[in-house]
Amino acid sequence: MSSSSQGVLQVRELGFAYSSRGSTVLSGVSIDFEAGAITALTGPSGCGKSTLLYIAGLMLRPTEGAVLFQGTDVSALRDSDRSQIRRNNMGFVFQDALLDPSRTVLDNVLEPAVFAGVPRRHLSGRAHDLLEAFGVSHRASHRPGQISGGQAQRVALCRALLLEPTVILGDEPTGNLDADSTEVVWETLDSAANQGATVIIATHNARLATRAHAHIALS
Ligand SMILES: Nc1ncnc2c1ncn2[C@@H]1O[C@H](COP(=O)(O)OP(=O)(O)OP(=O)(O)O)[C@@H](O)[C@H]1O
Repeated sequence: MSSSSQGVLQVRELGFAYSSRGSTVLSGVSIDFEAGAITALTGPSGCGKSTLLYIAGLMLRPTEGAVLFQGTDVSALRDSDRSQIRRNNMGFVFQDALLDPSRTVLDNVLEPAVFAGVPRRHLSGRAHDLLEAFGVSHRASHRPGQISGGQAQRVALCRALLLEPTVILGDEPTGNLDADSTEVVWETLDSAANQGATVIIATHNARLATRAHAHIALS
């Protein structure tokens, strides 16, 4: 992970609308997401937290402005180059987990290894350790349809953390969790940040937002 203190991921004067005739979701948003820190994005439902995460995670292109990754504007790169940057550096936890229903929990966690071309056997130990740490190792051979929403969210987090990404993006990563699991997730994200990761979460949990190193309130 990067040891730089800041500037791994920056957005500059971002503007975004989902369609040319649609309303503007983001306008003039500039943020430095610091390495070694958790940044919490808060704001009312529909204000654009998920949209901003998708843009920062290179899944959406901004309509205006730039996304800088390690100092380079990556907003206009080809899709394949953006995907490669994302796969090699970023882990994403989606709001509704988005696990592959046809594959086991363990295979879902190992999915980034497949895309990165790393043999599964090299990472199956880490995958098991993550599932253990999040209290879902007993579900390793189950399918996503056989586990609870909170368990699915923790499995999605294991998947996001598998390759020790430099950037971790979480869309309500504790949204379905009880207090104890929320704490485990928080400690894990905090530990990743302490090791240098840039962690960005969208959350409606005001208590978590106050614990983050930086707190950006969108409106
Ligand atoms: N695929 C889409 N196409 C068109 N509009 C969309 C799309 N996704 C989101 N929107 C709209 O963009 C705006 C911002 O949505 P977004 O999901 O980013 O908000 P949010 O702050 O994350 O909300 P929440 O807290 O409810 O998750 C909303 O008005 C939403 O209806």
